[in-house]
Amino acid sequence: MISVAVGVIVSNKQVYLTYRNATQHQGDKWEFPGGKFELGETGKDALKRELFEEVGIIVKQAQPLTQITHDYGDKSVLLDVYIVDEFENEPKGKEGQHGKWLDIKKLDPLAFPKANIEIIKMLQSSSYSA
Ligand SMILES: Nc1nc2c([nH]c(=O)n2[C@H]2C[C@H](O)[C@@H](COP(=O)(O)OP(=O)(O)OP(=O)(O)O)O2)c(=O)[nH]1
Repeated sequence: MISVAVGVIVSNKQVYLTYRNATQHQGDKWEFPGGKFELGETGKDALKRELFEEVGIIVKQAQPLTQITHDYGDKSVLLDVYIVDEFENEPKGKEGQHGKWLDIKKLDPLAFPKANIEIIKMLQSSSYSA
């Protein structure tokens, strides 16, 4: 089981997404930025490091949203998901990935890896959505 820190970066009823390219596991799909824990890291440590490396933000506040385990057949993941609602810098794909802000209401679960369905449901029924 691979532990992955996932950041749902929210602002004004929108969320920041990055695109997983075709060569990656679960590629050609949108994702919430994040990545695997490194040895000895807590979820929040991994979240902060990954969000700085991937989208250049400094996380000021993150609240745990949920933890999701999913077996893709070729890989099992544990997504440790946080809402990030205070941060410094404007997020942008620092590793060449496409990134965009999207209304939470417009999130389409089919455009994401399967493990994300539950996250999207939670967001769309929360006060973070319009
Ligand atoms: N970052 C992120 N990963 C997700 C999401 N949903 C989901 O199933 N995953 C899965 C896909 C990958 O198996 C894993 C994230 O791994 P990663 O991004 O660090 O690794 P990778 O596949 O890009 O790179 P690597 O194995 O070549 O190092 O979590 C999501 O919303 N965000």
